[in-house]
Amino acid sequence: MKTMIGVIGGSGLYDIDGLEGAAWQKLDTPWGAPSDEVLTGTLDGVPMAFLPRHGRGHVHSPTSVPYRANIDALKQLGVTDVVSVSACGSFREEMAPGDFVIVDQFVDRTFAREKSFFGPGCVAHVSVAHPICERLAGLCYEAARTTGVSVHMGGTYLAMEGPQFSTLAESKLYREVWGCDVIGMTNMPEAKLAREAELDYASIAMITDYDSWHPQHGEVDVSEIIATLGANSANARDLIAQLPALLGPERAACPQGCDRSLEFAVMTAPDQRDPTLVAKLATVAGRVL
Ligand SMILES: CSC[C@H]1O[C@H](OP(=O)(O)O)[C@H](O)[C@@H]1O
Ligand SMILES: Nc1ncnc2[nH]cnc12
Repeated sequence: MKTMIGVIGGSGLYDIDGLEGAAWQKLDTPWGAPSDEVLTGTLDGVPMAFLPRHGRGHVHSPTSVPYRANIDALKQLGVTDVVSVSACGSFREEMAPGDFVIVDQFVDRTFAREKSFFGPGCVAHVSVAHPICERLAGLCYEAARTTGVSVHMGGTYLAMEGPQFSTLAESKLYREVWGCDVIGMTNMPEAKLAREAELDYASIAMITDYDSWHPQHGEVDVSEIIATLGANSANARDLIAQLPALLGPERAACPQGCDRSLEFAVMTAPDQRDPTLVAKLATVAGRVL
């Protein structure tokens, strides 16, 4: 299978440079419009698509990001591997602002978002026990190491609804009781939807702050976050530039099965399926419907 890398850029990362034949493409999906146009082109001979999660100019809140449309749009373009880049708070002293963490697990505390492509008339259940593609995460780690940024392999990302930051009690709960490592507002349901769409998905958390638990840092505020976002985004651009050479132009099947997650997932009998929903699912699940 031909590789196509999809990058979803978070806060502070609204475009990337260096793409050959770069063009912003307007796409539509059965789930509405994506966050913005998608920047497509080629880097080191590998096709790439970049989508700013909040839109250029940071228009979407974490709750209003059209997660389903974003994943559908990337799949429409032929993306095989999705790399998410996100600004995150840290629950660990050693995961300091400016560091990158290659996420490997999630706790999903979001509650005001559409979380599945499926529903009444076409029900499906995929596994998200291991929500991150290990192969892709390993390559992101290698890419980060090449850039010289301080990078940590593995970490549990707490996805909160926002848009307000956590209370001190929540911050301590997530850190001390639940054992989470980083906190953000956007990787869920994005990771779940990528799995439903049979896309490899990895997430790079760029640490911007210590949330509110740290006795020496007090409460988090956006000015502190913006102060670290500039350097983080420059490192993220360097990391992204390494990915095509590391992934290569051809992909073997995912050893973990991320690209076949729907194989046994659809429960609704073919004669009971809602044709309207089945039509909407053509891009993400057409392979099995
Ligand atoms: C600017 S701080 C809060 C904001 O930043 C993160 O967004 P993203 O994950 O897209 O980088 C966080 O989740 C909040 O949406
Ligand atoms: N402390 C924090 N909580 C939630 N999202 C964030 N994004 C950046 N820092 C954050």
